[in-house]
Amino acid sequence: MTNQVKIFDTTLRDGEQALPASLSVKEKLQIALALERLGVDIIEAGFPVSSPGDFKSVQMIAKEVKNATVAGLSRALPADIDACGEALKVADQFRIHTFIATSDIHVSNKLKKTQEDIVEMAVAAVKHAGRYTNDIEFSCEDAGRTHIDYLCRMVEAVINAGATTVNIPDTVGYTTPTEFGGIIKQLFNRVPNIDKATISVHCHNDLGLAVANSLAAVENGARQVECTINGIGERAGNCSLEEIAMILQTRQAMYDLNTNINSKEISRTSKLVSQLCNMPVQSNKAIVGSNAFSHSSGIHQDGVLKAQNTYEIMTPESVGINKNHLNLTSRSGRHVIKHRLHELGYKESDYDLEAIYAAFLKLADKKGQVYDYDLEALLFFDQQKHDQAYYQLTYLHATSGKEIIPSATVQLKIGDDIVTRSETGNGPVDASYKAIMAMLGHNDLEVVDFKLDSKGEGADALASVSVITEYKGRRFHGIGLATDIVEAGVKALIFVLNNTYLADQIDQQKHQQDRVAGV
Ligand SMILES: CC(=O)SCCNC(=O)CCNC(=O)[C@H](O)C(C)(C)COP(=O)(O)OP(=O)(O)OC[C@H]1O[C@@H](n2cnc3c(N)ncnc32)[C@H](O)[C@@H]1OP(=O)(O)O
Ligand SMILES: CC(C)C(=O)C(=O)O
Ligand SMILES: [Mg+2]
Repeated sequence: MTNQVKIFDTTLRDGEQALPASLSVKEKLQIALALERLGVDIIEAGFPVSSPGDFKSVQMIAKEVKNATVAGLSRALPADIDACGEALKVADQFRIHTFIATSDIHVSNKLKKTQEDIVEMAVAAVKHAGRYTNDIEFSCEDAGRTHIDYLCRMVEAVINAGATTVNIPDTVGYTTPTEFGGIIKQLFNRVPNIDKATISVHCHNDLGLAVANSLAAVENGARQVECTINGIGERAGNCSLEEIAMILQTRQAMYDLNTNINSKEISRTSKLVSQLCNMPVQSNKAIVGSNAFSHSSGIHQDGVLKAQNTYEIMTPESVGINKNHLNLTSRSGRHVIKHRLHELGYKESDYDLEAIYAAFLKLADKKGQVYDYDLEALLFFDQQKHDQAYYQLTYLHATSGKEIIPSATVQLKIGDDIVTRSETGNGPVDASYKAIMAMLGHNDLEVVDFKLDSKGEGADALASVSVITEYKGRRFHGIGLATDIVEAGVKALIFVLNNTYLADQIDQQKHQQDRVAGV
């Protein structure tokens, strides 16, 4: 048996079924090209008979993708298969994927047919697909709840009819790993022509077992895994591509199995899918969550600083993330504080570690995460002084609406001066930010992240804005809270500006100290 596991991506088909808003043809193509770069073997681009838009996007993807097989899904009906054949025929390599449910629950309640009818429809569908291509996949929908004798009979029949891949879906995520692995094992033991097809699996995550079940299937001989980026898909989603790929890569020594996935493309692809699909990734999601390579507690941070593999089983670089993050929290210890200060350019002789650590703990207990600037400020300032803000908001007027150009007038007290500026923008927050940036007289400040949240419930909830900016190589974090979204955004930026002002003062003090020391 081959040790190559094919990765069949169904982000654009099963994943797309569960999106909050539909994707345009252009967005689908963008995702398909990212999947091609990632190295997936098969891209399931859509369900061509379902709508003219889906037909068009499958056709467009079939035309543009060169280094992966493009597949389309169809029911076991001639018209569906014809639509697939038509949409895909422009491709260099294409696959028709046809399916019908095989469990008693689906056959009698949904399809309202007999088991005999279903075998006949399946065989006829595979033969019909043969008019267009030799690359035919057949799926036994709800195989996880199908009687094993009937499943064996169906698999044998569709392989005889010409299916080159037979997919065994756990459509409703019902099975457990031992059980699902057992189904695959029985198919290999009982279906006489099983060696004529690739056995594929397609697991859903209703009980959180999609990846574990797919792995159990691979352990028992499946050599294609159907999955989606970030695990998106119907209900609780599908097997997550990045997880199954990284399991096989990280545990290569145990499984001796390979995929064609270029794991360094994982992070970038995950971000693209999350953004275009408007599906945020939970921070603790394996491989691609923002916390997946972050360490927050002192013992872990100390370990990782001494040897990365103490708490990292794969490197962030291997999935395309620059480096890990060591979050400074009240659970952090002295090692990481020393390390971060060293990264920020301070020598141990510049500070008293015990004093800084005590001040840091107090701040972290109050604030949660402590950012670079906060830490530096502990070296230079008494925390109380932070409240004497250099930048203060004295007036804000913003307008927005349908068919008007958003604009904002902002007035700030900057030191002893009052400065007013008006700008237009893409929205009222953008206009306000432009007005403030114009007042600064430099463009060293870049907003790299802007998050809006609500505190409380209902329309009168408080708006909470969290902004991360980069300024002269350092990251600054600001938060703003107000009943008005624009005001909250402006407050968050002013919070940052006050910290950048203090950071500039720190730099000046450092230069003076260096001059005195003759450095
Ligand atoms: C497990 C999965 O993810 S399967 C894929 C699910 N994806 C989708 O459904 C997205 C695309 N679907 C669609 O656009 C539409 O449902 C269409 C175009 C396919 C069909 O639309 P409609 O003709 O209006 O039918 P509707 O969706 O309401 O019902 C499905 C029909 O297909 C039948 N059917 C379901 N699966 C199959 C199958 N594999 N083969 C043949 N017939 C099937 C159902 O029994 C039902 O038939 P009935 O009308 O005789 O009762
Ligand atoms: C169409 C099939 C493969 C499917 O999505 C499922 O059974 O979950
Ligand atoms: Mg599915």
